[in-house]
Amino acid sequence: MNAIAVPQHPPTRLDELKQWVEDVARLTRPDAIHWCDGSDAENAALIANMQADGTLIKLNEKTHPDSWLHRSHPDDVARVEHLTFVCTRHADDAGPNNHWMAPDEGHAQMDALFDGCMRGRTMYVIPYCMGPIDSPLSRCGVEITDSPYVVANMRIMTRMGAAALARIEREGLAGGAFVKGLHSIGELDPNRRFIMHFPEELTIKSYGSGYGGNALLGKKCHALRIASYQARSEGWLAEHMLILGVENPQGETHYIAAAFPSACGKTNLAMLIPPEGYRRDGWKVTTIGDDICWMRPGADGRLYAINPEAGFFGVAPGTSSKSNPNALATIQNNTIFTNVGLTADGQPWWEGLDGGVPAYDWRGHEYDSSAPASSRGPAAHPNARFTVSAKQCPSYSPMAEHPQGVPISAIVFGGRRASLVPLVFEARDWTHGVLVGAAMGSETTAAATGAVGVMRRDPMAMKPFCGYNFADYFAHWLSFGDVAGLPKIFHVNWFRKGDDGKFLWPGFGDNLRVIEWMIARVKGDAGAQDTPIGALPHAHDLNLDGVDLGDEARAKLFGFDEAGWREEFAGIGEFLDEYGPRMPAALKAEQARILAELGG
Ligand SMILES: Nc1nc2c(ncn2[C@@H]2O[C@H](COP(=O)(O)OP(=O)(O)OP(=O)(O)O)[C@@H](O)[C@H]2O)c(=O)[nH]1
Ligand SMILES: O=C([O-])CC(=O)C(=O)O
Ligand SMILES: [Mn+2]
Repeated sequence: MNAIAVPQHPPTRLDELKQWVEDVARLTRPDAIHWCDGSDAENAALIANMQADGTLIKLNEKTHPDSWLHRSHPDDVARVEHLTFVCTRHADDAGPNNHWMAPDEGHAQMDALFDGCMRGRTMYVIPYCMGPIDSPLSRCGVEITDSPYVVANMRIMTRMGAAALARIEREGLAGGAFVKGLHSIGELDPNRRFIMHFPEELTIKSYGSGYGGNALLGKKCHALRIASYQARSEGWLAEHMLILGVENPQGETHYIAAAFPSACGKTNLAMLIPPEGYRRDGWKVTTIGDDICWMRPGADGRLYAINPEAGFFGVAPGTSSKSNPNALATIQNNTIFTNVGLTADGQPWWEGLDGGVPAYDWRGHEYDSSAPASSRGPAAHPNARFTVSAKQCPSYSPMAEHPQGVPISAIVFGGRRASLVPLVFEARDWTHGVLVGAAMGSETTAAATGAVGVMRRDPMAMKPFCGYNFADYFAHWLSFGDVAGLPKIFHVNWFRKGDDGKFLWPGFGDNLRVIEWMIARVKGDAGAQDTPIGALPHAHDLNLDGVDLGDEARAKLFGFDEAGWREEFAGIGEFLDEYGPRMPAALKAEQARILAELGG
């Protein structure tokens, strides 16, 4: 048996951290323990090791300097919602929206998996800070992992290393807490894989997966599941939202936060490039964040938001110079690609990329692009991702580093809905807006394992990420309702389809036309028609200069289908009822009021 590799002088003064690292080492039995300082030298050494053992493949240095391809285990390519648990003392506190296990049982099951699992491996201790290192809105954690790939990704996605450790120690010595995340790739066996959260203990245990959302514990596990739980008791919001800044020709900037489910357009909207005419007129869009938003009311009653992340873990397929030129520019160097295809000259490739021919698919098998499309499948996995520092993004806003965050003017909810849901509508008030978020539906995507394209309720895009009972979560949202200065709430759908199955709205840069309307509504100077579901613009309320929409598109994007909505609202009522008496009465009353207006 290996000696327990606890260094004589662990580099921390914080007893709680020292003790936890020792306990984990005693359980997992690594050959060595490495405390990450986040330095360039440390990163270079880790990368060199991973290149040597094949974990990373060097990409073409001329076209993609300092960039790498990682091929995951083929069974480990997405989040695993069926294996993800929230372990609260009372099952009701996790709610019907989560898989639940009693904490004792969860720990026992996980500790059995972790027992001795790091033998022959190095254990890395990663102190990290979610959010700007000097922001009062930021929160810290420590991830312990046996995966150097996780270390390299956490270094991009969070503020990781010495500065984070200093903050953790300062806060810890003053009685503050940090989130403890324990991760091992284990054997990458899908039958021995669990992602467990213990929100009451600020603890995460993740075993058996190396995939981003399961293994980079700062992201979904901490910044959403644990943080949403913390935010509830501390009076703030932790949300699955992008944040963008929109500067109009008058030089005013409005910040907008938008919640879309996984692979439904957050990264794309966050990096939007205005259409030609808008650029000429002086519109500018800047990026604060593309996936997670932490918001808290300021002294003036407005919500102030930070992006807790430092990088983007974005969907590669579909990213092109046409759809998202900012993302493409961001990932030209210093990027880790996971599960993309590869060209003969060592460039990353995915479906939708302009140009290039894949010679290998994401598994590393030779790829014959001339074979019939039906027989060859995609070269990149549909959930192939890039990991890259936000600082490389041409549209990244300096305000993203601001410790006080940015004031939010509008909150946008949106899903992938082929039918019924119009391009945009505005909620009547905060309570109605919370219902709009709670009632969100979307067709499933490749970001999680399971069937794709199935419509499911995904309230506020948080179905996979809310660390507590949705009924309590909606009540928490409603509790903000008497704060003056709150943002207006909207709903959008970029994914409405015509009878031919094609998207009716051009999307991407043209989404700015919808945002322009929202900002005008915030300022009180844009038209709309009132309907039971909210205020809907007429086509002429939006600037559609240069957009060619046919009659079908106009009718469906700006139309209101009363019978369809009556059915939808009946379904929303059933959904709310699944939560029993815990569901806030105000939300049910709002649903009943609208259903009645719809004639139901
Ligand atoms: N039709 C259409 N497709 C879009 C639009 N915006 C994004 N998409 C597509 O939606 C897919 C996912 O977009 P992303 O921006 O990566 O989604 P995301 O919400 O950031 O995803 P996560 O990282 O999983 O949270 C890509 O294939 C995009 O090309 C749009 O406005 N219209
Ligand atoms: O969590 C992940 O792996 C990627 C992501 O952003 C999502 O699925 O929403
Ligand atoms: Mn996401």
